[in-house]
Amino acid sequence: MFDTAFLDIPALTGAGGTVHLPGSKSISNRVLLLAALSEGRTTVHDLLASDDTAVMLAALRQLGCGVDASGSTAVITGLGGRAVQQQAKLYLGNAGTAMRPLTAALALLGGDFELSGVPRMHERPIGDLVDALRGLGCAIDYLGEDGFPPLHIRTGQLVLDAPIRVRGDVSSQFLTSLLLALPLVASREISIEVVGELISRPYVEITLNLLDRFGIAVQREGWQRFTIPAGSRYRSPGDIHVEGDASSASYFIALGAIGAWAEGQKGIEIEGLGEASIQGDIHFIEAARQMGARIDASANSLRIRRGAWPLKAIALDCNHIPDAAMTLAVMALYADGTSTLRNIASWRVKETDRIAAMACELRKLGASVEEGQDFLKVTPPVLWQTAPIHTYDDHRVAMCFSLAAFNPARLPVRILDPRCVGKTFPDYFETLFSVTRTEPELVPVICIDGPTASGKGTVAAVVAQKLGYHFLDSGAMYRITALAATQAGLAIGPAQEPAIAALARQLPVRFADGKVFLGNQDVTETIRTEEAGMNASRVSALPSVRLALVDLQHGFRQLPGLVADGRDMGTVIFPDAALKIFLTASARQRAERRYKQLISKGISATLGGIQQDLEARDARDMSRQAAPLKPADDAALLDNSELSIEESVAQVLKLWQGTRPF
Ligand SMILES: O=C(O)C1=C[C@@H](OP(=O)(O)O)[C@@H](O)[C@H](O)C1
Ligand SMILES: C=C(OP(=O)(O)O)C(=O)O
Repeated sequence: MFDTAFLDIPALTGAGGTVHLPGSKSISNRVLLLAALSEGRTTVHDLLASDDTAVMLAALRQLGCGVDASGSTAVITGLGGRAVQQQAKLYLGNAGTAMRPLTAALALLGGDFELSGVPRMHERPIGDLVDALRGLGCAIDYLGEDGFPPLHIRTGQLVLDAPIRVRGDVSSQFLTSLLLALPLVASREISIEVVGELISRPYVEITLNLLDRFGIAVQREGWQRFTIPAGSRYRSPGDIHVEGDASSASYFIALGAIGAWAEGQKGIEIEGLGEASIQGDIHFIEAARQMGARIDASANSLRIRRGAWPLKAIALDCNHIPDAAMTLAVMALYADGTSTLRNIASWRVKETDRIAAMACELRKLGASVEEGQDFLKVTPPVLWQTAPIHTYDDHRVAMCFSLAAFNPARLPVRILDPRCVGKTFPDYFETLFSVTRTEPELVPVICIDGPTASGKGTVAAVVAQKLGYHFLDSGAMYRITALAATQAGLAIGPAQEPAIAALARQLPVRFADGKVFLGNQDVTETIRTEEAGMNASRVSALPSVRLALVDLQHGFRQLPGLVADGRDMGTVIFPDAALKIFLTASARQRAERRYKQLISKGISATLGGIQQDLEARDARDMSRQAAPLKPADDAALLDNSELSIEESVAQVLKLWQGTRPF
């Protein structure tokens, strides 16, 4: 997950590859609750691991449910119809699929519960559900504003002799919540009547489908009346699989429709979701087809390629696909005219006011947008612009705006607070980068070169982490090559030069979390020994190894960007880098830093000796024939003698921001 303040997505030029989707949020949280209300154990496979399911799992644990979750599998030992824990304060983040169904279930079970969430959750309506439950005799109080969480639930006096009435025109989750919870008290037949036009109907179909899997056969008369038969009881199916999330699929379906692909390539393939899906958002494929996407669909997979280009403008009632329809709004940027998305009033009460948010952010890119109470009209930009995209803590805003990176102006797109995708798709951007391509020169590189002990490694690693970029510690390359050669039984010297060069070209090196990996081996400490240093220096004297390492280093230039530290990054390896820094500090300062480092490790040294060594090494590095240590002509000089690491990082980031078009 990108846990950075922002993520700059370089202009993208192609898309192709296979996507494994995370599990459906709507199915995951329903299944978890149903399993909790059932008796016995349910094993949930392919469960979504995200913020929304984490709050549901935590709540179930607090209620006394057995939860054994590891990876994408969770074994739930159900409560069998009663909360073991009669008192709890539950924090439900911004998960509508946790807040609303748990409100209904706990109000019917009785006890003393407080349900709260993020500030936005306290602005999302729940009044229609509370009214329906109060009508049944449930005791629910508002702890903040009337009609909104946080809620206080107590034990009420249930009266179940009349049909329960619930409004369906603000959120379908209110009806879903009643349907999921009422079997708890269905000793007699219970009917629910929907007041007003029911929106987001396919989500109610997911509910009915899953209730059926748990032994509850709800009778439905149109979309107005739902009856839970007398004596209904939850029966765990034992094992249950969660489909891939159809709303999450919409970004990759759009990607296939937008990203040009070469003849012979397969376009975007999506596994774990297809026409047999029980999720309404699978119908997004019809909208995408209308816009020009070529989609081959099987029961459990999808293949998407670009068809019509530009895309065809669309006018669509989107009430049946409220979440995936946001993706259409961004696809509309690539259309041949004005697209209209209608009947989307519910957008205004979701993670943010999505109509206002989409209108505002689409305009930043140059689109003309007309917004109404329940519609959005998008006309593509005449002149594409770029600007930081505000994401309003809304995962879907973040995900769908990533698609703007295919803009013909080849402008990068800045997504603010990319972490918000954690609500339903924590690895969204990693997945995106795994199936998109761009020209190498569009992948930005920041080079930080400088003499030994200038702090360049530390500064570069922090800068990379703050930008969510890849990191290349080029100084470690020779050490790793030497280690790999030794492990392969090659004597380090001219006799084995071709073999070592071949090895170097393919080295499986990775820098992650301050560690260095050779394949799966953590070699962070091994390459720092005195012996490794000697071997590295011998390896670096072999010209064809140096050449091989150039290719290897170029290979680190990958989406979304790279920070490379070393001695010749800006001068030799990445001469076209967008920013080059030459980081220095006085020999005295550097010697002091090194001295402190050694002493803290219990290694004895003298300050004077270290300074002498440093100066000798500087002289050698600066006068060597191949790639001497010197600032690139276009490098910014940064003397950090008087700066802390944080201050140096801040300086680099400021210089970097100066090169960005935002
Ligand atoms: O029941 C569900 O799982 C959902 C229903 C929809 O909400 P509304 O019914 O409020 O439109 C949808 O937007 C949400 O992401 C998930
Ligand atoms: C509306 C959404 O979420 P929630 O389940 O919190 O309503 C969504 O995921 O787009």
